[in-house]
Amino acid sequence: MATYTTATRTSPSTHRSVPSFGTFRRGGAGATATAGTAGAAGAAGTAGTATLDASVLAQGRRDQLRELPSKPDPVMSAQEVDVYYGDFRALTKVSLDFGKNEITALIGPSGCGKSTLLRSLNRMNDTVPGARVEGLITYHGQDVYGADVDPIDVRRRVGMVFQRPNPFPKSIYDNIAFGPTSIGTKVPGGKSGMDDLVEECLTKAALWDEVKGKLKQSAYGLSGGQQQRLCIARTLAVKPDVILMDEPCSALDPIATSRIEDCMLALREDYTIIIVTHNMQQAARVADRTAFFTALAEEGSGDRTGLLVEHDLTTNIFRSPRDKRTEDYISGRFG
Ligand SMILES: Nc1ncnc2c1ncn2[C@@H]1O[C@H](COP(=O)(O)OP(=O)(O)OP(=O)(O)O)[C@@H](O)[C@H]1O
Repeated sequence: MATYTTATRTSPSTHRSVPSFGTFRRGGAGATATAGTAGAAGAAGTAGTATLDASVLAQGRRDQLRELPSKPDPVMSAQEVDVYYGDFRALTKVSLDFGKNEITALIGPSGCGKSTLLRSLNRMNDTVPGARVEGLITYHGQDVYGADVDPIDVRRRVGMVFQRPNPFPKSIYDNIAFGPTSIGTKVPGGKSGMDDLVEECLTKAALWDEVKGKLKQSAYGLSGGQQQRLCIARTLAVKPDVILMDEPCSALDPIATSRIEDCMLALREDYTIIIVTHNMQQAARVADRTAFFTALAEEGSGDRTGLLVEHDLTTNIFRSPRDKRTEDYISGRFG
């Protein structure tokens, strides 16, 4: 049987002292819009990018008028983060801010460490033998790997939706109720309070209308797309303010994918979302900012270590990337 060890973290010298995890409050639903860099509609194509695959943005953004600050107002940050699996360094020197009420897409070729970074953000990698995070990852300024921080608390505040829908073998209702119950959260108002919470979460996940008449039926009776929206609703039930999504649509057809994307855009009003996707059209459609990663072979070992190449507004990444490697990837020349 495998032995599971807890991932450890070494802080850089800039490590600062932060208040207890328990003191943090959820961010409000306030808009991030400020004067600054224009959103998708404002970004014109620039010279030198004519080789980019125009179809990437051809389907259009779903939020043409959204304006964003030129720099993200970070809810989570990675600072000089390296992630190891044993001796293997999977990711190196990642510094990245994840803006409040924004969707950030992590894109790049297979094996460049996108999922590794995602799992490090809410300490899911703690359960992987030999996994180790160096550098600093913060949530509202607090070190996620701080000695006094409970990983369960981190995962409650930074929820995760996986590639394949994974509802519990329970009723639709109990899938939602399970989270708060299992972590001992007392939902105010008893049974009717829980009923309200179930409705609220299913509504936010755009599933309520489809399931309100069959809440006691098994979640397994739902379609794949509905199951994935149920998993999103389940994540919301423990009141996170960041939602990590690891290729949440890769097992879904285009219509179910579209429903999830609509759901993400609606959730963005209240949550910060970080999505790993192989689908560049998806990043172009929904992400406010996009981070492009690649992997380089290390001299000697030949191990391929992931690194962040470029992070910018999504329209800039797709229409006028600063780095040739981004341009090559976006235009399909490698990866
Ligand atoms: N549990 C693990 N143990 C050891 N190595 C791992 C583990 N998980 C991932 N890796 C390695 O870390 C590197 C980054 O993997 P990761 O899955 O994060 O990349 P990715 O960019 O998400 O890839 P993909 O797009 O194919 O999902 C790869 O070399 C992978 O083999």
